[in-house]
Amino acid sequence: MHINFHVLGTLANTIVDPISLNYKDIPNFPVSTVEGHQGNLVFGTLSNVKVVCMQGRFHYYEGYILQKCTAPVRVLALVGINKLIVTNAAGGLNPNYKVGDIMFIKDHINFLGFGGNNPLRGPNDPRFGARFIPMNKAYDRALIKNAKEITKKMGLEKSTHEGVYVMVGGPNYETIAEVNSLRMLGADAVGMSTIPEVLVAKHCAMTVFGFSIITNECISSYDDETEPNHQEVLKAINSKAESLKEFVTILVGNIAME
Ligand SMILES: O=P(O)(O)O[C@@H]1C[C@H](O)[C@@H](CO)O1
Ligand SMILES: Nc1nc2[nH]cnc2c(=O)[nH]1
Repeated sequence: MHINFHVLGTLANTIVDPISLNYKDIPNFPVSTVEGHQGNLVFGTLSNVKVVCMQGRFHYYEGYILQKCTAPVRVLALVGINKLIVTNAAGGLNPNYKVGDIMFIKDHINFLGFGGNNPLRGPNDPRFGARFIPMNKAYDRALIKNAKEITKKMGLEKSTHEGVYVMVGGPNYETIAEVNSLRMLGADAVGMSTIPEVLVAKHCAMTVFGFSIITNECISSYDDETEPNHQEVLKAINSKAESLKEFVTILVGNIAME
């Protein structure tokens, strides 16, 4: 199993018998440039399950093309990974979402993809998957159900949601008009990542589970004096790190028993 813990880099510290490779030491791997993304590929076990954890991911706004951002997913496919857990930090568009809430991703809106910017663009490599892939079952329903049961047992039910993630290019946060438009489209949380990796994972026929940590409430009023910033994003993630580590550890154990 592969775990994409760019927002939960500390989880890698709970991995048993870790073997950590710095991205810069892996030939042709991109290098992490974002604060909070440590840039290690960590192999080991979690809940007695063999896992690979990406401690840091790559974003389009860093200047990488989407094929480069998602190349690690293909590397993971080649080492035998067939289940992917993706995580991200996201702004809450849904007015019911609070900072620190968890949103299980039930579906997504690929803003970059609408314009044709897609990591699967270009000649198809059939060694990985088919030219045309369905996305209506991108996020595994059974794993969402399983995850809900875990958060219920952990007493996190009230701060847990199931919603739609929308990816925009970044690196700027949204204008008020953009926040209101994204809400009208039916998105619950907005971020700058994840969807390219999910597309490549589905192309490789991986089972995908994803969740967002709501790190800020998107601002939708011109009278609001506050502004979003990356430090509050990092702070919100760190404040949830322990319970999210527990959640993911249990989830990984449950997935292995399926
Ligand atoms: O890598 P993710 O999507 O979790 O990180 C989000 C998007 C930007 O990298 C950053 C903005 O604060 O957080
Ligand atoms: N685009 C976007 N990405 C985020 N990542 C964390 N918070 C936000 C946000 O409000 N907007």
